[in-house]
Amino acid sequence: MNIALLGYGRMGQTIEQIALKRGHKIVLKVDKDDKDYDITKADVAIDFSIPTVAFNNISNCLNHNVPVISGTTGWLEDYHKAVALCKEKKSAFIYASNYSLGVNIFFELNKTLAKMMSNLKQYNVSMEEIHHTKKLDAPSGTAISLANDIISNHESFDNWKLDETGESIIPITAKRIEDVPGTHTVTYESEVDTVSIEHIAHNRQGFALGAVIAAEWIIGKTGVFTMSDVLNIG
Ligand SMILES: NC(=O)C1=CN([C@@H]2O[C@H](COP(=O)(O)OP(=O)(O)OC[C@H]3O[C@@H](n4cnc5c(N)ncnc54)[C@H](OP(=O)(O)O)[C@@H]3O)[C@@H](O)[C@H]2O)C=CC1
Ligand SMILES: O=C(O)C1=N[C@H](C(=O)O)C[C@H](O)C1
Repeated sequence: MNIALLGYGRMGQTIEQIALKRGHKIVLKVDKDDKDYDITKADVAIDFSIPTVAFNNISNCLNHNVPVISGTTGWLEDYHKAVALCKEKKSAFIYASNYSLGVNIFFELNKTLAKMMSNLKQYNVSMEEIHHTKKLDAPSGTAISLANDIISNHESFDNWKLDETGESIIPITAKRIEDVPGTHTVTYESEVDTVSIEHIAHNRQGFALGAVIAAEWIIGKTGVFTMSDVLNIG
């Protein structure tokens, strides 16, 4: 498979290592100053760039009918436009806030726990995410996915906020500590006990492997998909 890497930072470089090991070829590496590149050289594009350019990168792929896997977080206000463009162009697109197998299992646990807690009003929910100090967005895309899944499965919550509490709000705390690849904790607390679930990434390999697997999976398909489709869970 000929892969274009849109963004060649920490994730782009980790994806390159894994893609090469799986027998793929990197035909394009696009970073900040690369403007006039030919995306059609690639069978598939993998975008791990920055929030302000992700939508442009994705649109460029969809407009040229190159399937695109995006892991960039912090651009979701434009997600609906990417979905509409993908349908219009009959192209293929996946966005996931987290491509690791472990986090996608964690997403399912979080939904199940939220359903179980829905009628137990004595428990208050909160969430914490910890990432490295170079991260541009807060809260993390993964924390937003977790919060939205609680909102869809728990009758007491209809919103999330960073560093704010209130009725029907899921409070999220974002901590930045050097070199932490990504830790997410969902906690339900009552007067008598605490129930919490946690995912700790030890490095970036899991995110990168998931993105390459998604790229392999999407070839030959048309439509907008999720990591649940790729992994066949949920
Ligand atoms: N979904 C998931 O599983 C995961 C998602 N992420 C997300 O992926 C994104 C990237 O993370 P990470 O690799 O750690 O970040 P980095 O900052 O290491 O990499 C981002 C890269 O994008 C480059 N870039 C800037 N402008 C453009 C442009 N116009 N086109 C293409 N690339 C550009 C940057 O170049 P320069 O430095 O020169 O500006 C940089 O090399 C983040 O949004 C992060 O939250 C991260 C891990 C897992
Ligand atoms: O920026 C990161 O590093 C990560 N970003 C993603 C997010 O915002 O959830 C996924 C992972 O936690 C690492």
